[in-house]
Amino acid sequence: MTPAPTVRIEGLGLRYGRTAALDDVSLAFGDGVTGLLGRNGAGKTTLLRIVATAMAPDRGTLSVLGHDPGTAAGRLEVRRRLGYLPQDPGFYRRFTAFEFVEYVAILQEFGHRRERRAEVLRVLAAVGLADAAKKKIKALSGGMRQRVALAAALVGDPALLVLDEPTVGLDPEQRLRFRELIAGLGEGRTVLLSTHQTEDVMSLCHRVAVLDQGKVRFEGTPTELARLADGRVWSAPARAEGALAAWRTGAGTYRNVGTPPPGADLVEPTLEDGYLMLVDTSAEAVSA
Ligand SMILES: Nc1ncnc2c1ncn2[C@@H]1O[C@H](COP(=O)(O)OP(=O)(O)OP(=O)(O)O)[C@@H](O)[C@H]1O
Repeated sequence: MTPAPTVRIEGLGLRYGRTAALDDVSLAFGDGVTGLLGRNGAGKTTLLRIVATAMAPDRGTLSVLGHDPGTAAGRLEVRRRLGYLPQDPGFYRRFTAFEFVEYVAILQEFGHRRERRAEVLRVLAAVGLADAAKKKIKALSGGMRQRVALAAALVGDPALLVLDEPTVGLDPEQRLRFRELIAGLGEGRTVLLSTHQTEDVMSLCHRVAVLDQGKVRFEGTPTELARLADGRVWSAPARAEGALAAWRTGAGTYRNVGTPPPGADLVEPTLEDGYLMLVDTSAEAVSA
């Protein structure tokens, strides 16, 4: 029997004044890492905030960890089992890493001092910051601060982790380490993350949803997303007229994405190519 999804969203809508940030969004996902891709303003943060119970939708139904966040009792249950890394965590810069995470642990009702301190040390160690516990937040690098924010989200070993652009601003090495960390967290729990990095999705996520102008344009595996560009990527000595994208590769040839001419030298598409095909054409939602 397939386990019930951790999050089930049906017909979700939310407007900010005249802007429809989410328009009839339906999605369901369970254990493992699910990625949300979409350009700026697609509605990713709004959707994550709703799943994390930080705001309520105007329309639609939502079930998170078997509870209805539309009720006060449901929100409380969800918040007890949820870890949320917002886009802008809003640190108290004078706090040390330990103090910041402990503050979150207090809000999470870790009342007993000794138990709470052990939990703070556990999550700091989990993100590789055991040695930086006494450092002030303001003295940490961007990557280390991002890890402190993740440690805070891990307090209480949540069943659901909601991460808004967790790898933004990280250098390539930090991004790699962060990916390793998040991939491990996806084992036996549900992780929902938003990102602009197609590489993050390819290397981390077992499912991906693409949002565009508040609508779900694709839901499937990363490989299925890449396959949307099957037969649409080719190599040529020059940039092709009318290509959606074309660039000169290190080998000196051009990699073109679009409608290839007859006999074109087709190449294997990447997830980025599939994403480009999707957001640059005005098709209906694609389900793989
Ligand atoms: N507080 C707000 N007031 C008015 N409009 C808003 C507000 N927050 C978001 N929006 C609008 O809602 C839409 C969706 O925004 P959202 O932040 O959810 O997108 P996003 O996909 O997370 O974008 P980004 O990748 O830039 O973070 C955008 O058009 C945005 O301008």
